[in-house]
Amino acid sequence: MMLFIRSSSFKVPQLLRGLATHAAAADIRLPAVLHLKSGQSYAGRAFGAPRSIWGETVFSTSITSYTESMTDPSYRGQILVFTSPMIGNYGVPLNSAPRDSRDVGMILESKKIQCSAVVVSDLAEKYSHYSAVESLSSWCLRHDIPGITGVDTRAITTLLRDQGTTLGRLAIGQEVSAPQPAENEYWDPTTENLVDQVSTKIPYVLNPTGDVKIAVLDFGVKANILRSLVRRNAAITVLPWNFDFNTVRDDFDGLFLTNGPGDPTKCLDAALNLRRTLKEWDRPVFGICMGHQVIGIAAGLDAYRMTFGNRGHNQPVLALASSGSIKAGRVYVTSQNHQYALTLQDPFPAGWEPFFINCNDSSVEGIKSTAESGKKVWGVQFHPESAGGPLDTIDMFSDFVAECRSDMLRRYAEVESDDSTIHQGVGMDTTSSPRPISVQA
Ligand SMILES: NC(=O)CC[C@H](N)C(=O)O
Repeated sequence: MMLFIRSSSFKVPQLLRGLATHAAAADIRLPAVLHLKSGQSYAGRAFGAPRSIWGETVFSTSITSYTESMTDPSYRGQILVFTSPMIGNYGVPLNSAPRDSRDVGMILESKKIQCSAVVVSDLAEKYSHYSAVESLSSWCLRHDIPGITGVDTRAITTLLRDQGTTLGRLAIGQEVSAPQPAENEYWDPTTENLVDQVSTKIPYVLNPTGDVKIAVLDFGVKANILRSLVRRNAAITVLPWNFDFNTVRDDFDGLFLTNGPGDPTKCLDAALNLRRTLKEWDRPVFGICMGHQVIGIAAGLDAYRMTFGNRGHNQPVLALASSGSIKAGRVYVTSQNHQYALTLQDPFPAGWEPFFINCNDSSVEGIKSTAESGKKVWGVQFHPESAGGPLDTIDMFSDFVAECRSDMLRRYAEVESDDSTIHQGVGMDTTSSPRPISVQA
């Protein structure tokens, strides 16, 4: 149940007694202006950190999960405009959980706010939720992230939709009286390798006792992707985005490529390594969002920059092929956050086929290896694990882990039958499993 508690005269119903209802810190005081490189300026009031920032201005149509969106590393460098009129009404939970061998030790998508700033029409100054410990404004202040409220987010969204994602400057306090920055002053985050800024620097392992070993190439992983793999009892080794998986690939039963920020062509090294993997290695591979784009580039497809991208929790995608839990001809509602997409070309590279297509804009939403290719590779532009958003396609994780498991069991059955032929008659024990040893961090 969503609670909208706006006025101080609101009486907390009997039923809700005991739930946290707090007034946010009265830090909505400084003037703020959002400048866009296309020439427009929107005046409002500041909240969060009292500092000015640059970024790429994008909009999300999600009506919930502002905390998960803001901690998604794929939003790195972006000024995030929420189209939902009121943001902050359920506050912010404590973003920490016991870190153990099965969990990354947080409840949101990463440890910190990843976007550069947030733009809202109406910041909820009061919040109410059983798990809330602070307001959106105080969370932003603690993470040194500024926000602006009291601006017409419908007008900004219409503009971004018509002219495309544009660069921005959020000016706070005294800087609001400064003129619009010159065009060449705007900082473009996509000129940087943002993936390198958010990817893990050192490998680490989760759920080491899991029965199937999956390597995760980390382009800026959302924590719920790791949870979705661990919940299916995969032992996962998270590797830096530019780690050459070919050097360790025989230790793993499958490879997963994660989401991540910025331009996928900044990850060409990873795509080249993956091209070799796909040529020489037959085990299952699955990629989400940036991971899907890297798989596509490795397969020989081009990636392009969309006008305004897709960010929201209600993007419909049509399945063009059946695979595992996915049935051709069905429409699935998905959560998305991307600016780039793979080119829909005809014909597709040999051994590949389109898997999903977006019902709104016909962009490529998924690719897969063909049945004839003998490979088991899938990439999806959307987030099956969506946090938040619909879970229509969550079973794709079960499909992938099940494929890794059955592929592994088939290999061991083959090895054991080879062993029993070789050792027949010499009295050796052929029942022990030749399970490979995984790379440990
Ligand atoms: N969520 C993602 O992985 C986004 C991928 C890529 N950065 C894009 O914007 O298209």
